[in-house]
Amino acid sequence: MISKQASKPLIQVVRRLAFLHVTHNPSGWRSFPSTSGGLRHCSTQRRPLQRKQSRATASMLMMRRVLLRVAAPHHQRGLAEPGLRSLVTSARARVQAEQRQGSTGGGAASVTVGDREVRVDWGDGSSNAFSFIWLQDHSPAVLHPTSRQRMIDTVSIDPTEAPEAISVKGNELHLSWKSSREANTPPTIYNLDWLRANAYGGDASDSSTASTPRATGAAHQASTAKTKASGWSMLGPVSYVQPKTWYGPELPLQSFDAREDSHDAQRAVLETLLRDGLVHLHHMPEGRDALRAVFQRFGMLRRTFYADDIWDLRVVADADVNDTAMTTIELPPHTDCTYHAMPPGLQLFSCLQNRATGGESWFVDGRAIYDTLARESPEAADFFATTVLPFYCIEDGIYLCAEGKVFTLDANKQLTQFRYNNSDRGPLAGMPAHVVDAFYTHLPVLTRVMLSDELALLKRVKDNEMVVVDNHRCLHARKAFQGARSFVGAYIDMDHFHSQCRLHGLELARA
Ligand SMILES: C[N+](C)(C)CCCC[C@H](N)C(=O)O
Ligand SMILES: O=C(O)CCC(=O)C(=O)O
Repeated sequence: MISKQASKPLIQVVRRLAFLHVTHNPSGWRSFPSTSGGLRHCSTQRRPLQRKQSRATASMLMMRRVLLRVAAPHHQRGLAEPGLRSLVTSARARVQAEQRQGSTGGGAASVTVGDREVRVDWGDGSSNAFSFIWLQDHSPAVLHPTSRQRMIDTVSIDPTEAPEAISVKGNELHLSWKSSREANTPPTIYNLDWLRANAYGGDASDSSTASTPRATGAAHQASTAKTKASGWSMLGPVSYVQPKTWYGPELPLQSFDAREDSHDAQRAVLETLLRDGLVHLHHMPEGRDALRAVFQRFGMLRRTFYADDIWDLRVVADADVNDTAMTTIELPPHTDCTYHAMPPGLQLFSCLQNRATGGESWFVDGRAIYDTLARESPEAADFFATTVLPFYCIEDGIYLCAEGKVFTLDANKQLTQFRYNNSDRGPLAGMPAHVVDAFYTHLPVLTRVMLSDELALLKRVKDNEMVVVDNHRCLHARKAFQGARSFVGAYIDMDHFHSQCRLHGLELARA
């Protein structure tokens, strides 16, 4: 005998079945109450798709089926149906039968169905629960076949609808829903790696992907392709990379051969950049197109008013100087594009020629600056972590202004963004006098730390070498120089850099 509570989900399922049965229009049209009270009709004619039918038609039909499935608000679904109890009994029995088959399906994972959720036991002592609505809302079957966008209105999913069948088959979890079946949409099939990587709730830490075997490059790509076909992009098992703060010369600046372009070689470069905020490459190719290809390994190049993609960094005639970078003077530690609401995430400096006397590149870890300042002058650290400062850039036809704090911190007081360039700081206008006074009190303290030898990493970048800097963390600078010195480079948005990292199985660990 099934308790009333336990049978509730199944009653909903049967009601949906009954609703569709009663309202299905014999002429092949299904009518359902529209929110406006009138009846909207959608053809449910199900002619077998003609072989010649385009992919687009197929996907449109699939989308229509998905949309039909949820078009009727669930609170209007369902009418009493005679013989309800017998239907409920047989449906529940089917779920239990599937469970037994699933739990003895030979896979390490097994499942149990509760009143509102499915618990997946990963077979290693940890488990995660997924609510019925979560399992429907994240089903690959509700994603657009090519764009993989969610095509259902989440709020129209009946949260009490239990799966009518569930089983573990190899590395997949298979679920079927009466509502899906009725809407003629495919059953739900989850890749168990994906499911575990996207678990939530109390046991999530047990199912952290750190414990999930990390796919090698090739396997990862394959699983990405496979899961992509079945819906979600498979972020797959990823390695979470902890940033490692460095103080000046102590950083062993990692250097890689730019000619190594395998998936795993690039993964090592990206991992270093995620961890250190700085990475060095040697044996960079000749020619702009070849350089562009190497730059793009780090993400899509960002267009700015400096260039559509690759910019030049070299000395120009005094009359043509639109930025002091195009001179021979020393540039103190700073981050670039502080005058943009979102400064670029990466800055790439690729050396074409360096015959100069002087001109060493100079890098400072913004994490070390914050840690040092917080230790030596907590009030200065707090001021620059809470005070919004203006930055600007005026060029021909350009007038950019943005504001931001020097230190943007996360909830654990970890630096998520450093923003400062004294050259590009705008007028301290319109702020209380005490804030202006405090700025001039604390700036010398910040500057001393930024310029300190203890935090300075000097590197003479030579011909056909490149340094890539995390522009949200690591400051860059250069010593004054005389002689021939020219670079090309590019900016890359942080989103696109992190996208490249994920495609290589890497994610920045959040403290
Ligand atoms: C690198 N590139 C030559 C494009 C621009 C150099 C100017 C950077 C600017 N002063 C800033 O700090 O944002
Ligand atoms: O010339 C250099 O090495 C650095 C130039 C610079 O700071 C910049 O382009 O933002």
